[in-house]
Amino acid sequence: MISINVTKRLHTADGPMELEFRATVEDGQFVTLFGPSGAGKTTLLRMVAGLTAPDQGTIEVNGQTWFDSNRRINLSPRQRSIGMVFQDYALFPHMSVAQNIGAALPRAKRHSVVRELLEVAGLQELASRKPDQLSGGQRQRVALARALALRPSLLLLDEPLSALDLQMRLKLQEELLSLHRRYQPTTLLVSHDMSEVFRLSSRVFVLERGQVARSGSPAEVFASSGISNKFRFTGEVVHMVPSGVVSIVHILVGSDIVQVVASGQECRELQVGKRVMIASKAFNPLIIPLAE
Ligand SMILES: Nc1ncnc2c1ncn2[C@@H]1O[C@H](COP(=O)(O)OP(=O)(O)OP(=O)(O)O)[C@@H](O)[C@H]1O
Repeated sequence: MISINVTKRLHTADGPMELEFRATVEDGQFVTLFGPSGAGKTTLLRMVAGLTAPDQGTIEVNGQTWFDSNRRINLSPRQRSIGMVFQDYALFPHMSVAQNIGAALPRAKRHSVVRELLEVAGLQELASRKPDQLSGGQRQRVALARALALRPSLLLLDEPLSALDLQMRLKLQEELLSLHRRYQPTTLLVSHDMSEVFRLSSRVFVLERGQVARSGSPAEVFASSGISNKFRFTGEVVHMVPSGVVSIVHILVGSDIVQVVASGQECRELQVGKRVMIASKAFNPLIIPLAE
């Protein structure tokens, strides 16, 4: 079990902000930290990793104290049993895929662990390639395999899939889930993507200006956000075409473009690139099966 109870005063462009987080996480749970930019998600992950020190508090993992401000305990990242994957592919450029995965392993175990992870992550064919010969998705798969190599108590993922295109992101979400099912590391994921939170995690903490605004299962948390709609999508405005007193707003949802008629009032808050939610309260949707 992981118990985190930390505070830290952060210095943001809008002035000081108190980051406060208290939670216990069961072994093997997949937890997401969700929230707007600047809410403190990355800083929280860095505190758990030992890369940034909290001002006050404790972090305990499976009965071991990683941080305790009163007892002046602050284990270094190397002393903490963690695997980390960040958005930028921090692989060793001069090493092959297999060498990257095995880099932190003791020599005696290296061969068997690397062989297993290459197989599980579907990387056998790429074992001798260098990172610059891989696609973004392949590099993140290597980074994930490397993060799992030491069988960490805690897997820390900071938007690991956000630089990938949608199709690759969906594929890697599946792989991440199957790796999680197989090795069951307790996992903390930072994500901006609501569909990703739903697909991957069983528990979500919504951070807003350093504080936990809501927490629970993704369904509980996002259903209680004040909109009583029955269905909704999130997407991005890609085009707006004025048509008389209204506009046709083209919204990218997944890999589809959805067109929505918006009033002049609604359009004032929209521009190309804006992330939006499309929701409906009264509706009669048709469910049409798609060809596989
Ligand atoms: N060590 C630190 N000391 C003081 N302030 C910090 C420290 N690290 C980060 N901050 C500030 O805390 C704020 C929150 O940053 P953080 O990167 O944790 O947010 P985030 O929720 O991860 O945002 P994003 O989703 O954009 O990555 C930022 O304004 C940042 O400048």
